[in-house]
Amino acid sequence: MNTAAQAPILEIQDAVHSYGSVLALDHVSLRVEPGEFVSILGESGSGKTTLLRLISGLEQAQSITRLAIGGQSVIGKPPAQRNCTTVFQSYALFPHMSVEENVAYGLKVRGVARPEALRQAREALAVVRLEAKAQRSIGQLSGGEKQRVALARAFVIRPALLLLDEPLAALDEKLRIDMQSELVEIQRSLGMTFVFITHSKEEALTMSDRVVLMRHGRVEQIGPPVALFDSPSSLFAAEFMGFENLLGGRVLETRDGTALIEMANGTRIRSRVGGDQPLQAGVDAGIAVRAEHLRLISVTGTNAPAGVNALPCKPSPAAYRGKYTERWADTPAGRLKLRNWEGKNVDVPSADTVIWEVEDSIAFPA
Ligand SMILES: Nc1ncnc2c1ncn2[C@@H]1O[C@H](COP(=O)(O)OP(=O)(O)OP(=O)(O)O)[C@@H](O)[C@H]1O
Repeated sequence: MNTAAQAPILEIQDAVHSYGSVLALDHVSLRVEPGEFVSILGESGSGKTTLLRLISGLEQAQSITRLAIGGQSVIGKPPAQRNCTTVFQSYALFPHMSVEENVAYGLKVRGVARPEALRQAREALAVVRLEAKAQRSIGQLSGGEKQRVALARAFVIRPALLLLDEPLAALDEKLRIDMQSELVEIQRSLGMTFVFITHSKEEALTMSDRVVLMRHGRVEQIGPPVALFDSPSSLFAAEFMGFENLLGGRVLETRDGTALIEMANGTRIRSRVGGDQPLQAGVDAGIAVRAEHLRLISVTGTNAPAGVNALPCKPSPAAYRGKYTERWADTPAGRLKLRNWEGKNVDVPSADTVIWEVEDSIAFPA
């Protein structure tokens, strides 16, 4: 994977691009190291495709300080002169050619003699476990097989960088999950650098070395999956990464990386401070807490444990969800969602309080 001594495979500095009045990329910078699997994650319209089109040369940035692939500046160069290939969701295969002819095509147009091109094509088909279907026509393949052919056709020419534009989006759920691990295995076995676009946080979290979360044409957060999942840098990132409970209030005081926040009705919650921006007393703040970090206890008449957040509550009955149970708890701070992974029979008789660790709630400027 990353070695500090090697030059980055991809460097983007300060890319700006708009379509008419729509600002699709707003000062985006990104570095991708050799052998990395980087996912560009974001909701529809956040600028993912525009960023990919800029890298591949299908779009020219309105302004950009640097765009380099394999250390070579590619600003102004046409797609064919950039050392990268794109795999599209639609496969873009030639229907009249056999599987191996499809894979060999890119080699042949680069001047590789037919026998050698076919040999390399079969090698690539072996990597995606399709050598037995090399002679088939494209129409005789399933969706997952077509996607594997598209992948083989893209990596057989050994580009420095492989761009993947939502390649799994058209597949059904079971196949998509199988293909997720297969794609990572292929990427590891080839030692290639992948930039993968997705709007699915599960895909980004399970497949990538690093995730680039985009919002309104900007990079909201870049980091390894665990950093995005456990330490989102903003309220938006927390919500996008699935923090179910979002609360709001005003900061009363801050201490040792934590903030004491008062809700409108006087309820107080202590929370660790997330992101890079400091929280100061008097400002509005949002708090994010995951449903699985909340626990129900019964403290009737006694005090809640010290050092945790504790709110009196009225819990709803647990709803069975297969691998876990979920329920709501009405608290003075609002309705909170709780999730329990310990089996459907775990219940707290006469539960009247919801508690969670200070560390498990993250506060951001609102
Ligand atoms: N050719 C175009 N003409 C005008 N506006 C465009 C064009 N392409 C994209 N946009 C706009 O630019 C913004 C970014 O679009 P982009 O396709 O890059 O987002 P995306 O994150 O890839 O979305 P999706 O997941 O829906 O593909 C959006 O507001 C979109 O409507």
